[in-house]
Amino acid sequence: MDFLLEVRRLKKVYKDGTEALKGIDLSVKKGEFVAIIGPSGAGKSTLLRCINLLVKPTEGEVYFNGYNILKASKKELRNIRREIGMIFQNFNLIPRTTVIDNVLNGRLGYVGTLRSCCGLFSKKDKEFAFELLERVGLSDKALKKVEELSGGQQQRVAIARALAQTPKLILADEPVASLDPVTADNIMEYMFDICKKDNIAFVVNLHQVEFAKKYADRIIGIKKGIKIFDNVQYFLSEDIINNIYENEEKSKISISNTTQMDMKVFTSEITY
Ligand SMILES: Nc1ncnc2c1ncn2[C@@H]1O[C@H](COP(=O)(O)OP(=O)(O)OP(=O)(O)O)[C@@H](O)[C@H]1O
Repeated sequence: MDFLLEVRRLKKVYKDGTEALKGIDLSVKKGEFVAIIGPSGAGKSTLLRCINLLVKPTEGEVYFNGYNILKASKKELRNIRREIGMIFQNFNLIPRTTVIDNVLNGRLGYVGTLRSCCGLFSKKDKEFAFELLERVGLSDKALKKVEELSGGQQQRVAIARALAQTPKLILADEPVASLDPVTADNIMEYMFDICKKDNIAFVVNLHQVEFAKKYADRIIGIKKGIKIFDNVQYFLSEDIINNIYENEEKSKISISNTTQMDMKVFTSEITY
């Protein structure tokens, strides 16, 4: 089985000594929708940031589309990065700029430095950006400034910007955490629909277990930098959820007593 993304024994120790990731393995297939759940501080954001090198891993390997990202040349890395879109909790758009210009920013990896500095995009790029806005139901907002849009609309602009990169993988870090439940569900639906129709893999950090269960092909549970669950939602029992989210004191007991054993149990049913 060829995976689009393979993460092996990934470790991250921050400068202050915090061990955010303690040897994570994970694989993602083309067009797969994977949710990552875990309590605050578990290492979810660090994991996504290590995958696209916003954060430099301390140890381990990350393979994307067959390339070892950590050993890629500058040119290879540029090509890899444009095939990995990012979606953030706070949208990371340019608020005082128009919606269409924000979407066009997703094309920056494909235009030359001079043209990108001047914001000179081809007619084809502009048409593509409009098509993407149509797809996320925002073609009528193309010339509005982003700051005039609601949170849900801004996240749809961010989705369109990620799609403008024509990515193979989209990493979404808490994409619905700052939205009301109905809008959040709507954004999840957009992402899932795009994943399946365009065969783009999604790795989505989520606080809401119910969204992970509703949309993800596979759920990964992380706790204290260790993967303790990796399976389809059917196997995510209440006990496992409690284990992932249990309080600090209890988790110390369970980590020291059962980590290796539980990992085997929780991941033994994976079928690709
Ligand atoms: N730049 C940093 N320097 C030092 N420690 C950091 C840094 N960024 C994150 N950490 C620590 O690494 C651990 C994992 O943090 P991370 O943000 O990856 O967790 P998370 O699961 O995404 O949490 P949340 O759901 O609250 O966003 C935490 O203990 C956090 O305090």
